[in-house]
This record gives sequence, C-alpha cells and structure tokens, in this order.
Amino acid sequence: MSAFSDLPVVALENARISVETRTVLTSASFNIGKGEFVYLVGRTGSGKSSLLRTIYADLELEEGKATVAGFTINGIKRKDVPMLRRKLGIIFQDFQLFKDRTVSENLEFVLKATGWTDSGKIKSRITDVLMKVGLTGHLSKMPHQLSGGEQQRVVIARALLNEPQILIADEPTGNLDPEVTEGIYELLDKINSQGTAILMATHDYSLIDKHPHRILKIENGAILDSEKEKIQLIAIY
Ligand SMILES: Nc1ncnc2c1ncn2[C@@H]1O[C@H](COP(=O)(O)OP(=O)(O)OP(=O)(O)O)[C@@H](O)[C@H]1O
Repeated sequence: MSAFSDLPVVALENARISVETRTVLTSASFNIGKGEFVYLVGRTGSGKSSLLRTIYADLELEEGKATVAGFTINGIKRKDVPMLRRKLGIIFQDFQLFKDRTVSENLEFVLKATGWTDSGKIKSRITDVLMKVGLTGHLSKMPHQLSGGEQQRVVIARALLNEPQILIADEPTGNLDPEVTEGIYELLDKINSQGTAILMATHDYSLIDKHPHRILKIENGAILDSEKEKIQLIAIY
C-alpha cells in the first residue's frame, strides 16, 4: 500500500459555494474516505447539485479548500479538469447517453476522449464494464432499445471505464420506479464493496432507511454529518 492510501478521496475545509448570487454553503467541512458510501440529502434547492458540481470542478469554490482524488480544486486550471474527471465517475438522473450511438459506441467515445487508443484494450474494457453492470450482450443496442434501468446501468458502466476512486451520483434513481431503484442501488453497493467510494445525492428516504450509510445533509447553508450528529430524515421535498 502506498503512503497516500489513507488520504481522503474528498476533503472540504470551510468551503463556501454560491450559485449566481445565492450562497448555498457558507462554511462546509467534511472528508470522504476511500471506499466510503455516503448519501447527500437536503431540501430541493438546498445545494446538493451545486456541491457535487464543485467536487467535479464545474462550479468554483468561493472560499475554503477542497481536494478531490488528489487534485486541489481551488483555482484548478481548465486543462487539469479532464485529468480530475478521469478519477471520478459522474452519474446523473437523466441518462445523457448519445441517443444515435450504440451502447458500445457510447462507451468507446469516452475511452477515446480519455486517451485510449489500442482497439483490443478498448474492446476488452467495454466488455468488462458491461459485465460489471449486468449488461453483457447489449453491446450493439441503441439506448431506446433499453429500459430506463438498463440505460442507467450503461451510464454506470461509462462512469466505471477509467476505474474512478469515487462515483458521484446526482439523483441516479430519480426517474426510476422502486423495483428498478433497488437494482441500481444493489449495483452501486456491489461497486462500493469492490473499493470505489460513492457519494449519492438522493430524495429517496425509503432507500436510505433500507440501506443505511453515512448521511451528509445540507441545511441552511451548513453540512450536518450523521457521523457527528443525529440527522432527521422527514420526507421533505
Ligand atoms: N444555473 C443557475 N442559476 C441560478 N441559480 C441556480 C442555478 N442552478 C441552481 N441555482 C440555485 O441554486 C440553489 C441550489 O440549487 P441546487 O440545484 O444545487 O439544489 P439541489 O439541492 O440539488 O436541488 P434539487 O434537490 O431540486 O435537485 C437553488 O436555489 C437554485 O435555484
């Protein structure tokens, strides 16, 4: 093990985050360790997506410090952002696959864009990630030939291509019915048990009840942490 293996995957210190003129976090500090599974909750508009955007360097940190997967986010140079994103897997509620490309082409696009050139390695990586998400045999399908749950599995496969240290998921089950949600959770749980940290924003408190993990809650511009205090989860939308 390297001497750096105990460094957190995400570390925020007194982070202040604003969107346009609205401050969503005033002074947030927390760490996410290697291989942790963490839920991110909070009312609609509390700033969950904004916090995730800061972690993947899509929204600037106004004050404080943040390191993610070994990168310092404060003042990160545009040219370094793709390197950071290679260490992260990002999953959204709306699947954002290219609709005019097959599953395989969607995955190949990302590999080529992130520097993969050897066609044998590309093919075998695509086969590997599709196997991980339970979609072996769906290589040549178009997104519209897949169910919502299957499309989300392709998105998860795409997020895994470059072996990220953490998956950042913004409402990954928001468009899925409860049974399909359970399957997606189980997949994320399996990925997590193989060592990838997960940070998942969700409104689905029944999922959290059923599968408890650490919770970070955004409330009035602050972060509450279930490791330090009891967090009330009342269905608030
Ligand atoms: N592009 C934008 N321009 C202006 N204000 C924005 C923009 N994006 C978000 N906001 C505002 O920033 C605040 C935080 O939004 P954010 O999307 O981070 O919240 P959220 O907790 O993810 O909400 P939800 O649960 O509805 O997804 C909200 O008040 C929102 O209206």
